[in-house]
Amino acid sequence: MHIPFTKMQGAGNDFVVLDETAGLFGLSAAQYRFLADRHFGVGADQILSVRPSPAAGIDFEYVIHNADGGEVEQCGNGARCFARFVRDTGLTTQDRIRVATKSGVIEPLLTADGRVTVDMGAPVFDLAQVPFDAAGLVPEPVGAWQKWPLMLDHAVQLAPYVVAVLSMGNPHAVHVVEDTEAAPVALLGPLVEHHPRFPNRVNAGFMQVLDSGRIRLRVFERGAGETLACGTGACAAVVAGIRLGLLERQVDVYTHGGMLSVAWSGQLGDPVYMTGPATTVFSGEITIPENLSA
Ligand SMILES: N[C@@H](CCC[C@H](N)C(=O)O)C(=O)O
Repeated sequence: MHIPFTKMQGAGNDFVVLDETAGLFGLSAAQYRFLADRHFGVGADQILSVRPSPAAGIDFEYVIHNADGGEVEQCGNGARCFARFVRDTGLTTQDRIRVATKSGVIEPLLTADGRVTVDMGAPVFDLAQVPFDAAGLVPEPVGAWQKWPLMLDHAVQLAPYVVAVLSMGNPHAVHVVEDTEAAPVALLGPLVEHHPRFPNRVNAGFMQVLDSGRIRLRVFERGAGETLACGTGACAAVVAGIRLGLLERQVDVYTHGGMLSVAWSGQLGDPVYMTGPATTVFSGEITIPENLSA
């Protein structure tokens, strides 16, 4: 099977974008993994599929697969690239787009400076919805909120590992560090991602507060490993920082791939707004092997 694709990136978080508005390609998890493979395929952190929406008032459906082939609920950097893609390919002429994802409707807006601002919806703090199993754990109260102690592997746990837990449509565990560059992200990231208290696994954020309006952030993403930036991870870190009393309502998030601006009022139920770049890298066509094993 030959399929056309577009390679995009948002703050270095990279994507293969598939236009399925004229018909679904019907790819398997193994075929998504093949597309994401940096040696045998195109290479990407996530695969984004653009599909038509049958729902009134919704412009498109946005389907996201991680590099490991699993479908996920949300992707912030992808949302900006999605908006840039549908606009640049003429699938829409609108600046503001309503897009259905697995975890609800989000609204990207193409701005005059070439960036994209996305209304990512409201953060979710209900632990069952994250989901996070806190049974038997004693929370550490901080600010108007709390952090949760996680027991990691005794051999590598050098200090207490406490996380703020929330969902931006997808699950996040945010850990505050002194210095993101010294944080053992490759060592601890997989242990947090697969921690049994997160039944659907989790994205592990490592946040350094520079001052109340600026953070550094590294994220070990569920199903993709450490990426150069994670949009939902940036939103989750800023929301966590605000609720923990560390951050103001408008924060610049410095990642290895670039800067994202995140704003949240601090009011429960209010949406989070994320602004950042979205760039097309190249387009092409790839032959997908039909006989990949699951
Ligand atoms: N890179 C993304 C998040 C992609 C999904 C994530 N790995 C998950 O499994 O939830 C972003 O920019 O938000």
